[in-house]
Amino acid sequence: MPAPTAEELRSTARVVSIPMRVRFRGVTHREALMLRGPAGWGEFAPFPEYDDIESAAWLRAAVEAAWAGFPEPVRGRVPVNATVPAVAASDVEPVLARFGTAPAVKIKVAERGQTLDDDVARVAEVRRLLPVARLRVDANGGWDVPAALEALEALAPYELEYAEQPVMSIADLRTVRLELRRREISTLIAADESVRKAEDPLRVAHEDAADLIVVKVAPLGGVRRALDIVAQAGLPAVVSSALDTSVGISAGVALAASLPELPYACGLGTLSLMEGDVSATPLMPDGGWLPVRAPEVSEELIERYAAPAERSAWWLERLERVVGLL
Ligand SMILES: O=C(O)CCC(=O)C1=CC=C[C@@H](O)[C@@H]1C(=O)O
Ligand SMILES: [Mg+2]
Repeated sequence: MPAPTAEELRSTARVVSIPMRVRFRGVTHREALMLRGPAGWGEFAPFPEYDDIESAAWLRAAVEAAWAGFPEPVRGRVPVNATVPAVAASDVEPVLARFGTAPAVKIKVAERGQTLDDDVARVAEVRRLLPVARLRVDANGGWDVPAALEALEALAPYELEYAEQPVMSIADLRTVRLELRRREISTLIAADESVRKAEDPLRVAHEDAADLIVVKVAPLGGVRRALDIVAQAGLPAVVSSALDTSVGISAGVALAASLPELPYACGLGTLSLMEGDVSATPLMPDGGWLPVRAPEVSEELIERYAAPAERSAWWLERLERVVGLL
């Protein structure tokens, strides 16, 4: 694949800003720079606080999507979880309703400014509404070791299949994992930030600090690189979104569809948290599944969600700087 020039990237770039239905990790509008190449659309959307070096992987992923396309899938559909942000227990039902059937649910916990009681109430409410769904929590590294153990002990009666990044460091993940086993709590440990933000995405696997890994296409630099990391890690993988439009979701679906094994539902149902999309036929789950297909991007929707001029300029400058790092 001939790499596109900076000028080619610039000339196709369109910046969108899509309102969220529910605030998620502090985000109320999701901004993304869309690129178009010979293989289709790509999405470049590192969160605004990410630096240029970290953002380079996101650009590689967008270029792969638009200039190379994806490897052959081995399955035609992908199971997905519903995602419940750190909302009040009383808001859980409407969030789940937008998702439809949910055989698995990921619940955000350890949000700054909230308490363990808030987390327990939210998880209990999901369990009350969905008595047989598989439940996971995601703390985004928000606990220290004692807080994680206290919380996972308190949440054990709700039968969690795994806890995603309960603590931030790899050493602490390992401690929590071993201590849960010692206490005979069956909740598994999943690594997310320890993969996508680590200098060495394989270290968490080599140090026996997690039972499974969460992989996201954009921060890992593309579908092929993510496939390679999963193969080398030798652990089960859950593919998750970066709060993408249908373009980024389709890259996640392509990864999930080409993994040799896919034992867990993926975190790719996040379009139901968003108010709109760049596609008139968004990649939204149906009955807990997403189809494996290319996104159908609408020029009209790209226009409708066009970012304000100063935000577009900010993204184009960012693109310019990050291209220089590829
Ligand atoms: O995994 C899911 O169910 C949804 C995706 C999701 O949780 C995330 C998307 C984007 C940014 C992250 O902070 C967050 C995560 O931590 O997994
Ligand atoms: Mg996570």
